[in-house]
Amino acid sequence: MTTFLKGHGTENDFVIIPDPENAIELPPAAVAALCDRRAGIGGDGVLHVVRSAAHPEARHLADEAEWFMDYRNGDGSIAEMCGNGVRVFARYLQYAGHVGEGDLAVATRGGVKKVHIDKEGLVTVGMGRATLPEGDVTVTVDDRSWPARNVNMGNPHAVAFVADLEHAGRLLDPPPFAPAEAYPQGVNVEFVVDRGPGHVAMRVHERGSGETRSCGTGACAVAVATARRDAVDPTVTGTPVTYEIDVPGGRLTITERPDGEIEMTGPAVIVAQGEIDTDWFAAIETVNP
Ligand SMILES: N[C@@H](CCC[C@H](N)C(=O)O)C(=O)O
Repeated sequence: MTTFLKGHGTENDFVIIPDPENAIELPPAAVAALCDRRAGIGGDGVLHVVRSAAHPEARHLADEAEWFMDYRNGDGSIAEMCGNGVRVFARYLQYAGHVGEGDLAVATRGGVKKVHIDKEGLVTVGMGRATLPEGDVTVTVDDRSWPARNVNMGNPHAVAFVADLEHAGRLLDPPPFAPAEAYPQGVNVEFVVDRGPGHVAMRVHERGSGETRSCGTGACAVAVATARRDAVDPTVTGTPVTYEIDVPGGRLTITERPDGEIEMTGPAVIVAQGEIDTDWFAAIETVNP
């Protein structure tokens, strides 16, 4: 039997697979089956919880961070980072008794992230710095197109400011973007409207997962794109800037500091724990080796 848990951060939901010694094979088909909302457990992605020392991609980080977040998108693809995922990952480590409240470090494909779990259930993550590659990008939905800001948070984002979040449509498919060379590995697309000073709302279509109810790296990208649109740059002014970002699943608070480091704060919840049926899991791997 393989244990799983289910958790979410602002309703970006994950199947959590604890596997300290990295003994469980997770081919893309197994991840997609676990994330299937009708035939599986259901989730936007999988958080595979592995000791850094036991994973070839994280062994070199084992002295800095005991645990590695081996994150997978719902379609089985691998992504560099997942901001909501890191918060839920930390909450799982606390739930399982591996860590207590306070500070910890989590290894990710995007480097080691510093995390703080507070008494009220909120989790803050040091998300690193954004980079803003030059070049015009256009995002299209149906008969509307918008210029988008290219923001990299370890993973790629295209941030488009729109008049109405409904203009993003049903977001059943990845929104087309141009030029194609802008995102050779695909992109997460955020649609943003202003709500007031330091306050915006967004929807997101995630690479590898479809429309989700929140995206942590996306919220960071939106905060930076909004600041630059408004000619605000903490690395120039020396004054931190904070945005409240409303997502369909709740609210995230994003602060960009004068050194360019971005902090994200939001909730992280464990909702269930169970056992995956051995025969069902084995059959997926047999059919899709
Ligand atoms: N939901 C995540 C982002 C997950 C990765 C993304 N889909 C990608 O492929 O880059 C978040 O909270 O950041």
